[in-house]
Amino acid sequence: MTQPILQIEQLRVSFRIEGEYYAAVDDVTLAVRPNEVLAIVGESGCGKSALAHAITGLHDPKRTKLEGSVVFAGRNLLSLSSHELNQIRGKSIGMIFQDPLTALNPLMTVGRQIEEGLDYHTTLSASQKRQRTLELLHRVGIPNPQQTYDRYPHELSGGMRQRIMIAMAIASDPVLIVADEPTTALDVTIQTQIMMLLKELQQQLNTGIILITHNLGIVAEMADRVAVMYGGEIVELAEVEELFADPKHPYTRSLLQSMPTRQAHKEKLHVIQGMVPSLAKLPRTGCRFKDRMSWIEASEHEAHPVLREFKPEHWVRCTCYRNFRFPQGAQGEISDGTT
Ligand SMILES: Nc1ncnc2c1ncn2[C@@H]1O[C@H](COP(=O)(O)OP(=O)(O)OP(=O)(O)O)[C@@H](O)[C@H]1O
Repeated sequence: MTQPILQIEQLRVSFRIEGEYYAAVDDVTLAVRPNEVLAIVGESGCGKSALAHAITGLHDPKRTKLEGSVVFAGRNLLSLSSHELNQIRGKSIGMIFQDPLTALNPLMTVGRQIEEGLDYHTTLSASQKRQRTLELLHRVGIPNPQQTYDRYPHELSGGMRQRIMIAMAIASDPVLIVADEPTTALDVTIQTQIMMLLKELQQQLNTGIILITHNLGIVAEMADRVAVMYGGEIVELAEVEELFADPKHPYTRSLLQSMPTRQAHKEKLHVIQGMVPSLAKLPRTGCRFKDRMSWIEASEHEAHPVLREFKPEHWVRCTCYRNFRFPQGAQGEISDGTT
């Protein structure tokens, strides 16, 4: 098997809350392969961004404890100084965030912002940097690169701003891009355009992408493999077609049931109710999802669930998937999928 470009081993990310540390990412082991789009999905609060921030070194060290390892190009990113991280971030690892308006500097033209990354990571001359910036603007589909170069972020639409973020992310030909909810802030047609652009660039540049999203439609279009997170753990990991065709973990099945395209004729859907508990209230022993499926017997869960490869390339946590059924007529079991 080819060497992964990023290897996460037993990663734990804990936040200090009122003097105690609580893990938001708990013992995650995951590899990103060259040129793949690995989607990380799950509801709000299940630890996706905490995982992304551990890879990109964006946690506040005063309030966050990082354990385990995140190995990229032979180095554990968790043990690098901020100076060493800066040399990797924005160069070999590109980043795209949900809200480009907060990620971009409002006081600097977008052209200059793209060039800033080139100042830091290349030895190009001023005119070469300008030329490269114009090429990047063109490459990400900005209609008028020369004029847009001198615009400020607030003068551009949300979709254009996200294209600028993508230009910044690919400026130094990264090996890996971490995209954290890159289209959530955009309207639906623009979302599709941005995702198509990202996929196109990924194929042209042979870049791996970690795509963090709660949008399963985007996952179906973009991803090669999918890791489903719940309560800080990976509960299922599989190739995208396999996951959609044969989801196993009850949480994955519930997430897939909530996809609008699966709502044929608005039939009633079985979707498990409730939400991810807060970090302090998250069960730390046994199946973390058990409290949201009270109709499943305790004996059907594993005492200490682990992620197992039950068939090649398809991993699932806890034995509760084996006899899993949605409840019949029990309180709160059915949603019409509109929420
Ligand atoms: N800096 C922090 N301090 C304390 N708790 C935090 C911090 N950041 C995140 N959390 C908590 O960690 C858990 C995981 O949060 P995270 O943002 O990683 O979830 P997520 O899956 O990315 O959700 P979303 O899609 O809403 O961003 C949540 O319970 C969240 O409240």
